[in-house]
Amino acid sequence: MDCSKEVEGKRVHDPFNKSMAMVSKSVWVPCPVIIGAGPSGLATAACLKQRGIPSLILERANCIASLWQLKTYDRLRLHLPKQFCQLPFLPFPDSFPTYPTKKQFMAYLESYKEHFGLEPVFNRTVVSAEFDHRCGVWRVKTSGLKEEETEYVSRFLIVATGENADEVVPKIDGMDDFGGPILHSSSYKSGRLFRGKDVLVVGCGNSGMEVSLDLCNCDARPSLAVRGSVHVLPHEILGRSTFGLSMWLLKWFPVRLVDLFLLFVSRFMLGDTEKLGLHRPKIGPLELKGRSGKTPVLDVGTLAKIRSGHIKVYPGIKRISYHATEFVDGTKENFDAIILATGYKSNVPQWLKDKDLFSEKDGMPREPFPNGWKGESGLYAVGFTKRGLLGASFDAKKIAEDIALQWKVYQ
Ligand SMILES: Cc1cc2nc3c(=O)[nH]c(=O)nc-3n(C[C@H](O)[C@H](O)[C@H](O)COP(=O)(O)OP(=O)(O)OC[C@H]3O[C@@H](n4cnc5c(N)ncnc54)[C@H](O)[C@@H]3O)c2cc1C
Ligand SMILES: NC(=O)C1=CN([C@@H]2O[C@H](COP(=O)(O)OP(=O)(O)OC[C@H]3O[C@@H](n4cnc5c(N)ncnc54)[C@H](OP(=O)(O)O)[C@@H]3O)[C@@H](O)[C@H]2O)C=CC1
Ligand SMILES: O=C(O)C(=O)Cc1c[nH]c2ccccc12
Repeated sequence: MDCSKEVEGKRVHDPFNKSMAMVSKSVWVPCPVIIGAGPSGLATAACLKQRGIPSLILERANCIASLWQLKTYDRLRLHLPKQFCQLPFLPFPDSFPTYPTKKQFMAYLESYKEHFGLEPVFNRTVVSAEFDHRCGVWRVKTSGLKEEETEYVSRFLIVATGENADEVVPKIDGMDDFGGPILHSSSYKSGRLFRGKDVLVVGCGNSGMEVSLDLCNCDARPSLAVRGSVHVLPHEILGRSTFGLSMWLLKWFPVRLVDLFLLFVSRFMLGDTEKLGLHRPKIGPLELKGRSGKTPVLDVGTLAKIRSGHIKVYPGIKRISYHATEFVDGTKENFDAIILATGYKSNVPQWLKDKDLFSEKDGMPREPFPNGWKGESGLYAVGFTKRGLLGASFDAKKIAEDIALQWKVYQ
């Protein structure tokens, strides 16, 4: 429901202002404003709706779940079994496989939106959000397609812009001189474009590992540049998802013991990854995920390709030139293209004026999970738990519960 239509005020800019031709609107929204129509924003709107509370979703893209629709590669599937990725109140269809494809996940999100009657307002990029202490409301400024500005005014503000809002694009010495294309993994769709080419993939998170595998399957010649350490785990153990098994074990055993088990099984199933140039962090995979948010790689076939020599592994990059890339160990190689699978970051510090709930440094809540969802003065955060879709569902339910307690008083 677009509850902003109920009360709408228009004001024309000062005619002497440089934005003379621009008409800006100020809209009073008598319900929570949610920024972002990804899984987190949709889940929160649905949880509110279940409690009879409408909301207004503002989305910068022209579709829901823009990360999934516009910024992911074709071969993407959920890494975790579907029961860990479904949003509140609507399970995945039984007909879906354990690991739904990107297309299936998008179909699920579209049906989720329809089921709860959610109508995000698209092409609204939030450029600033500030609490007006005098009036006790949030003032959310957006820019639209034609540069027109709209201010939405609400008592509650829910940030659902995601941990992956902006690409991390590192500055590598000499990269402007490179003779071929350099693209981020968010622009990579398929290896078909790179058939017969030597491609350097920078970064060995889940994206870098899967892009390398996809390149290999499309008859390109990929190499991986790995500057740090990484935990690679088998995707499944004895026919059960490694993630699901880990969650089950964590109910009974401490995280360090579960990590020891995972490392033992990984060694048995995948061999010594050190020998392949993939060094393991000193801290175990689940403890590291909990402490820093760094997701272990769930191997879907990349290690076998590295072992067979179809994917080469290099250390970090020292510098790039027109013809060659030099690595920190002094090796030099020629590549036709470079793919930066260097991850993502939150964009919250760019537009949220409040500095209490979110850290300015990384745009993530200052309080770790499970306490990062609530700020002061009606401000909330959903989907910043470093726990994927499962974490987003947790936040969404908490937020709806909290707003419902205030809603009756507020009405
Ligand atoms: C390749 C890839 C695969 C993944 N696979 C899994 C998986 O299998 N399982 C899992 O649990 N997690 C996975 N994740 C993690 C991912 O974070 C979640 O799946 C999910 O997308 C998080 O949802 P979200 O709504 O919090 O963020 P997003 O999906 O990023 O949605 C945020 C929305 O906010 C919008 N937005 C951002 N800034 C603004 C602004 N200023 N104004 C207005 N709108 C804005 C964006 O356009 C976007 O539509 C994956 C991530 C990636 C990159
Ligand atoms: N099917 C699925 O479920 C998939 C899920 N995902 C998820 O999406 C999220 C994002 O993943 P991903 O895109 O892989 O990003 P990640 O942040 O997980 O990985 C980024 C990688 O890039 C490296 N890197 C960063 N900066 C530089 C630099 N300046 N020079 C060299 N290397 C650099 C990092 O190394 P270092 O560690 O040293 O910083 C790391 O290896 C994760 O949560 C991931 O699990 C992604 C793909 C598939
Ligand atoms: O894919 C992601 O980014 C996720 O956050 C999913 C995820 C959450 N916790 C994990 C632990 C091990 C592997 C994947 C995940």
